[in-house]
Amino acid sequence: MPTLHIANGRVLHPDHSVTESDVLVDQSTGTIESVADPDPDPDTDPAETLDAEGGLVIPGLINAHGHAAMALLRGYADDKPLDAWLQEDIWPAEGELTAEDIRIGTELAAVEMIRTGTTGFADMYFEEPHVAGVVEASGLRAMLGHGFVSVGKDPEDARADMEKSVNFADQYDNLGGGRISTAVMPHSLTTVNEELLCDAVERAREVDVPVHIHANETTDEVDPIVDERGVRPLEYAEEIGLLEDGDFLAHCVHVDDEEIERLADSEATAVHCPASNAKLASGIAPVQAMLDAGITVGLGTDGAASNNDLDMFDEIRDAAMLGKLGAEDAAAVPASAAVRMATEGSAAALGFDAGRVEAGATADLAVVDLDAAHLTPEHDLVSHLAYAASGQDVRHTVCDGQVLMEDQEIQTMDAEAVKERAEEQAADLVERVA
Ligand SMILES: CSC[C@H]1O[C@@H](n2cnc3c(O)ncnc32)[C@H](O)[C@@H]1O
Ligand SMILES: [Zn+2]
Repeated sequence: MPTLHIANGRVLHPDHSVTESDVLVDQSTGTIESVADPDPDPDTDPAETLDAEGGLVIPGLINAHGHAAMALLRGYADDKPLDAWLQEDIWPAEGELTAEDIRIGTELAAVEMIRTGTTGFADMYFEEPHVAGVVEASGLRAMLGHGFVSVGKDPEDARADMEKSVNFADQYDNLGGGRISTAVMPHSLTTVNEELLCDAVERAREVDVPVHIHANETTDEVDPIVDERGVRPLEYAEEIGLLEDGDFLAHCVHVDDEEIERLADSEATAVHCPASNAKLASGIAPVQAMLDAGITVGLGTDGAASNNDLDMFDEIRDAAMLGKLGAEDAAAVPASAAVRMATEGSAAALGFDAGRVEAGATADLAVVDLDAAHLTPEHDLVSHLAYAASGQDVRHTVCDGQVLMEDQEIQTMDAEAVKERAEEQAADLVERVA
């Protein structure tokens, strides 16, 4: 049975204590076998050893909301609010997207994620079988879904798109050696009509997958629901069968106290996307209030066109910073809470048995190199993870026991070729849109 030995480093434990420990990974099951004192006399084959000397072994970071292929649209349209950005720039460009664009954009995202210590992600987009192919080849873990809207569409086409989302979720769940899971993914509570939303939720229950949706991202999404229905969006969400166990809501920026209580009383989770919310000036989510209410909160980048990177270390920092600003309290969203969102919180939102370095957990790990001026001195390593480290400090990335990056060299993909191809494909896309 192959064993991977992550040796000579320190380990961030689930209680956020740090000790000098070795991590043994059972590669046949993809799980952590043990986290133990370093063996002074290891008889391990060095070929199966990852050197973590001077490094900190942390749970692989989990990006719980995004649109991976939008990496191809990074920098394509900036400095606009959500509605104008989508309608004037993004949706016209997406109208020209081919399956090949999406495959290459997702490959580009995968390279960036592996390079920056992300081992798992959620994806709501189009051509998801191609996204699944990239997940399989890259070695990452993912929760995938075909996103659909009904606005501006012929009702029959919109229904067919919803059925496509259900069929993809049904057929691809638990593929990729268990690294792929799926959800039905209606775009939002305002871009999918009530009849289709109800049917999508019912069909998701039938095929036994959760539902992922954008919710309460901007006031433009909240006000029409309040005006037309006389209820807040999350009450509407519950009425149509949402907020069940496994369902996860992206954003939750404009949630009032009653909605926070409703979410806390449900089994659903929230995914905070602080950078995207700031860039699109959508608002600041009341994250500390959601955590205080007992809501499980994960962390996501959203697409690279509204972020503009997929580095989860940035997201952790933004969550802590914006959490303080939003609450007008420097003690809000402390470093530890922000790190937990990107690990345990996101893992719980996506149903991954990951997000912690502990025997029995899935071996989804990253090793952060601490030997850097910006990570010196070492008063508090959790503080460093939240406020000072970046994805560029990641030395090794491991998912499901497989080494995806060793000494900053991606093992499962040709990073240079992916970048070159993405540059060409993006230029081609822009020509097609013009
Ligand atoms: C129907 S697939 C997903 C759909 O969502 C769009 N999108 C990207 N970022 C956001 C965001 O922050 N809020 C809402 N929708 C977003 C993406 O471009 C696709 O069209
Ligand atoms: Zn999104």
